[in-house]
Amino acid sequence: MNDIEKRVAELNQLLHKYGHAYYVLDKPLVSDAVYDQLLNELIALEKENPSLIYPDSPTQRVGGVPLQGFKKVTHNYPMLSLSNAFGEEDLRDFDRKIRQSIGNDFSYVCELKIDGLAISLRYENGVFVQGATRGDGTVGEDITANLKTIHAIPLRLNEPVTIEVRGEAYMPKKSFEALNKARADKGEELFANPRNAAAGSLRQLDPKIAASRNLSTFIYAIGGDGEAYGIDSHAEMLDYLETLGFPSNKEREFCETIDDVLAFINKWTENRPHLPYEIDGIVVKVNRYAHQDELGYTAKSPRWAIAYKFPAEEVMTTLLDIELTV
Ligand SMILES: CC(C)(CNC(=O)c1ccc(Oc2ccccc2)cc1)c1ccc2c(N)nc(N)nc2n1
Repeated sequence: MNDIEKRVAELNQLLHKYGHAYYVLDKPLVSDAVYDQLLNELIALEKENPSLIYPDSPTQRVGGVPLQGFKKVTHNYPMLSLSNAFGEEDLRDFDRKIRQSIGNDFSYVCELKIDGLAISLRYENGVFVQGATRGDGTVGEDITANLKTIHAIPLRLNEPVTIEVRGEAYMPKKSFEALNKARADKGEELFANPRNAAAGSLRQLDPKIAASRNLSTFIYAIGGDGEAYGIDSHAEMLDYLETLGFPSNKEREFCETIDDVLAFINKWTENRPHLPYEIDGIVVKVNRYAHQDELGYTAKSPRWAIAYKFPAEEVMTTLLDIELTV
C-alpha cells in the first residue's frame, strides 16, 4: 500500500468509528469541526484517486442523481406484523394463552414501539447492500439510496457477517418541529406527525432530500432465525446487534410477570412526552427462542409477541367539541 492508499484506509476507519460514536452511541469522540475536516480530506483524496473510493466510504452516504422510481424487493424472510392489545384485559388474555402453552417459567422483554416506518436492511460480509420498506411484508420497495443518508445506519458492520435486520426509521421530534417551521415559513403544506414526515422523506426519489431530513433508526430484529448467529434469546439478539454496530433502543427491560409489563406500560405512558422521538405503543415479547419456537406464528404475526397501543390522542374530540358548540 502506498502512502495515499494508507491515508484513505485510515480516514475510512476513523470516520466510521467517529460516526458510530456520534450517531449510534450518542457519545461524540471528536468535535464536528474535526469530523468535517477529516471528511473533506477523504473527499479530496477520493476525487484525485477515484479507484480508492470504498463502496462503504462515509462519502458515499448521499447518492448522486435522483432515482426514476423504486425497484421491488422480495424479503428473504417475511416482515411479520404484531397483533395488538388495547388494554389490560387483552394483555392478560395474551399472558394466559402463553402460560397455558409453555407454563410459567419464562420472561418477557418489553420495548418501546417507535412511531416510524418499518425497514429491512441487508448486509453481505458486513457491508450494507440493500434497504427496503416493509411493503406487504413479503415485497417492499428498494430505498437503499435514501437509507444510506441515515447516519445511524452503519455502511459497514464491526464483523463481516451476512445478515438481514429489521427496524424502524423515524424522525426525532426536534427535527419534525424544525422541518414544519421551515415549511410554514415557505407557505408549504405541513406534515401531520413525525411518522408521516419520515415516510414522506424516505419516499423521495432524490436522496439529497432524505439526507436533509435528519432521520434516525432503531434496529429490533434479525430476519429469520437468530440461532444461526449462536443466539438463543431476544435480549441476547439485541446485545449482538449492538456489538455489530447497530443502534438499538436502550429503554428495554425484562418483565417476569404481566403485572411487571403493566408497570412498564404505565411508566412510559407517563414519560412518553419527554422522549426525543414519538412512540405509539409498547412491544411485549417472550424472551427465549425455544419458547418462541414452541408458540410459533399465525399467518401474519408471532404468537409470542404483542403490541400494546396507546389510546389515540384526545385532541380530535376537542376539535369536534368546538365544532359541535358553534
Ligand atoms: C417481532 C417482529 C414481528 C419482528 N420479527 C419478524 O419480523 C420476524 C420475521 C420472521 C421470523 O422468522 C420466520 C421465518 C420464516 C417464516 C416465519 C417466521 C421471525 C421474526 C416485530 C415487528 C414489529 C416491531 C416493532 N414495530 N417494534 C419492535 N420493537 N419490535 C417489533 N417486532
